[in-house]
Amino acid sequence: MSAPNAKKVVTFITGNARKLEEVTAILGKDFPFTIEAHKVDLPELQGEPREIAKQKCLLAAEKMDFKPVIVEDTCLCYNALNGLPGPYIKWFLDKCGREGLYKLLAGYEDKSAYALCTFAFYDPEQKEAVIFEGKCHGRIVPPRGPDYFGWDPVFQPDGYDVTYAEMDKGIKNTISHRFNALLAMKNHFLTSDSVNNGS
Ligand SMILES: O=c1nc[nH]c2c1ncn2[C@H]1C[C@H](O)[C@@H](COP(=O)(O)OP(=O)(O)OP(=O)(O)O)O1
Ligand SMILES: [Mg+2]
Repeated sequence: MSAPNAKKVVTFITGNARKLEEVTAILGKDFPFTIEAHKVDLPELQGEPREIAKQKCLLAAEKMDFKPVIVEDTCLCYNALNGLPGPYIKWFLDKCGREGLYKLLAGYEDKSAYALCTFAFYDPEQKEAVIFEGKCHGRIVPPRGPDYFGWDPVFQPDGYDVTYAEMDKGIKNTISHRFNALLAMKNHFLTSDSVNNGS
C-alpha cells in the first residue's frame, strides 16, 4: 500500500524520446501523477486523430495490464491539403525528409498549417480513454534550425519569425501543440476527484 500522500503513478507509453523530454519539461512538478515512461513502439493507426489516440491508448493499456497509461499522437496538418499529412506525418517525414515536407506545398500559395497533439489517458476506473487536444497554428517554411526533433525545422508558429527548431526549447514548451494539450490534461486532473480518491 502506498503512503497516504504518495502520488499515483501513470505510465507514458511512447517510442519517441524527444516527446518524453518535452512532456517531462512541460508537466514539471505540479502534475498530480508521477509520470513513468515506458518505451513501446505502438502501431501507427489510421483515421481521425481522436479515434487514433483512443485506439492507441487502449492498445497501450492492454500491454500494461490496464493500469493508468497515457499516450499521445501528433499530427501536422496543412490547410491547403485539408489537414493532410495529419496523422501520417511520420511516414511523410521518413520518406520525403524535411525539405520534402516544404516542397509538398510547391503548388499551393497557402502555406498555413497547424500542429495537433492528442493525449489519451486510460482511466482504469471508467475503463475508457479520456482525450485532450492542443493545437498550435503556424506555417510551413523551408527547413531552418537544428535537426533535433522531427519536423521542427519546417514549422514556424504564428507570431514568431523562427521555426520550432530555432527557438529556445523553453519557448516552444510554452506555446506548442503539446503544451496546449497538456494544459487541458492538467486542468482536468486538477479539478477531478479521480486523483485523490481511492489508493
Ligand atoms: O513536437 C514535435 N516536433 C517535431 N516533430 C514531432 C513533434 N511531435 C512529434 N513529432 C514527429 C514524430 C513523428 O515522426 C511524428 C508523429 O508521429 P507519432 O506517432 O505521434 O510519434 P512517434 O511514432 O514518434 O512516437 P509514439 O511512439 O509516441 O507514437 O511527428
Ligand atoms: Mg507513433
